[in-house]
Amino acid sequence: MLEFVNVSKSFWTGKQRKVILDRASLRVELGNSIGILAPNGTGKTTLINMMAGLEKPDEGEIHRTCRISFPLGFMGGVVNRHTGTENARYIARLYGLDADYVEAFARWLCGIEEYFDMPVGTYSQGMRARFCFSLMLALDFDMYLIDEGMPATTDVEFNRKAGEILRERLQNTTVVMVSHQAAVLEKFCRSAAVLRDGQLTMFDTLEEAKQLYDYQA
Ligand SMILES: Nc1ncnc2c1ncn2[C@@H]1O[C@H](COP(=O)(O)OP(=O)(O)OP(=O)(O)O)[C@@H](O)[C@H]1O
Repeated sequence: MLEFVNVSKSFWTGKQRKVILDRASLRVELGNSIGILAPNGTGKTTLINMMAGLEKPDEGEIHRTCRISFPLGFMGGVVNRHTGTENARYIARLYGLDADYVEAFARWLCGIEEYFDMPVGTYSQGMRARFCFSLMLALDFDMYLIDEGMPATTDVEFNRKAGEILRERLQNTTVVMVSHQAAVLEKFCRSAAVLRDGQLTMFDTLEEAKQLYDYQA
């Protein structure tokens, strides 16, 4: 379970206070994947980062009682001067998982061939995105946090393979996905919330959330 209780978050831009959340509450139960619809620039990334524990709320509480992923595509734990193999094995050990399995899975999925044994700093942007996404899918989480659907890789074969695995994985896990487009959420989530003006409004169905979202647009 992941729960926000009266969470507030804002940024001071030097000119004004940008409010992301204003005493917002939300509860995500395991087994009930949700989508969060939010217009661009309103705080999707900040919200996902708070769920992952990468950013702290100003006020309120965030409770986590399950294994929650880092946001899809997040590069935080990856060390540039280490190879893909070294990073994969290190992160596997951090999570208490079998390093051979995590390495083999990530190597197979990301499909970057000999680059897997070269420092991550030598990877192209697309390669880095594929590497991080593969690593996340190699680890074991109860809840996956996804910002705007699939990562921005242009590799069609990778997107197909990773998309299939993600869909399979989501049958047994829970996903929280934020997007500005309902169409992106449709494939993964039944219920949804709308983030607007610092408020998170939860709906039983994506269809209902869409109506409010479209109405306010
Ligand atoms: N550390 C920060 N300091 C000041 N302002 C910030 C900070 N982080 C984010 N913001 C501002 O907060 C707002 C929300 O940012 P965020 O990246 O969470 O939005 P988003 O919905 O993910 O945006 P996009 O759709 O453009 O990716 C933006 O106006 C952004 O400029």
